[in-house]
Amino acid sequence: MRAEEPAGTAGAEAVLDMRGVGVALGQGRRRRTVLHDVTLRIEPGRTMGLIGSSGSGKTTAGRIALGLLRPDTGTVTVSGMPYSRFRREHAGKVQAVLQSPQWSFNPRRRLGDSITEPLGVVARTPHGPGRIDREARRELCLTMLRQVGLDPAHAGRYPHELSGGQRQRAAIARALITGPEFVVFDEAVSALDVAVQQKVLRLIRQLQETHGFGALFISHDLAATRIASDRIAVMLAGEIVEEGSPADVLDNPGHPYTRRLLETL
Ligand SMILES: Nc1ncnc2c1ncn2[C@@H]1O[C@H](COP(=O)(O)OP(=O)(O)OP(=O)(O)O)[C@@H](O)[C@H]1O
Repeated sequence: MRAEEPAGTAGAEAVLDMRGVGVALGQGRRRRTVLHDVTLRIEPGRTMGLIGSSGSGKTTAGRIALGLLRPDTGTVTVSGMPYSRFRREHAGKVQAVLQSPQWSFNPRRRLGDSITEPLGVVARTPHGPGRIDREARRELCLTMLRQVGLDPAHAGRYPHELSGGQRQRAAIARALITGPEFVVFDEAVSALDVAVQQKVLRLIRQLQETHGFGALFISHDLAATRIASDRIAVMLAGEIVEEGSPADVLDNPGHPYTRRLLETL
């Protein structure tokens, strides 16, 4: 693994620090190790791309990074805190954008209600803003719609009335409305055609500059990962076999698996 720090961020507190993480999944005789000794460190405002063939463990790593799955071994901290404490004190500060927002949006709710839904959770945490009244929620929703390039009128629409790209923008608005420190994008642009993908990727980069969140960008799409990422980690059978800058990993791969992956993906 290439371990050099990205320029200018050495020593910054990581938004996500996974160290030596291992996990086995499945029951009884079908139980098997899915992740082995995975170490990932993501700085504020930076994106770590995670690539690997199907079944290599990327989504499982993402679920651990989101605190949805507890590892059997190793440690995970978010902004220096273990997950249990972070979630209690800072709900909404870790968010996810997944592949198919038509499944994650309630088809019978207007987008404005879905986008502002995470604010309810944040309001109830110790460091949260308290109850956010209807007018303030509406204002925040409009701000987010504007930031992701949607029209205020979209707040009143239903998910099926939007294109795939617009729905993905709405999913990003919902993820960012709580001001997350860390966002997992799991195949977030994979369902979009290439031209829309490029626009959404540029949008994510712009928003990262404004909001400063760190990100884990899980994808099997190398072109998208190159645009999205400051660093790229390569996963093979639950292990990170290589990590480096996009140019290092994609143009000058050090591991034979990465070279094979570049030929096949
Ligand atoms: N709940 C589970 N129980 C048993 N095995 C599981 C479970 N979840 C995932 N796995 C197995 O763990 C391995 C890694 O799965 P994971 O979804 O993390 O891979 P991936 O790299 O994200 O794949 P893809 O690119 O196809 O989404 C796979 O072999 C999968 O079958």
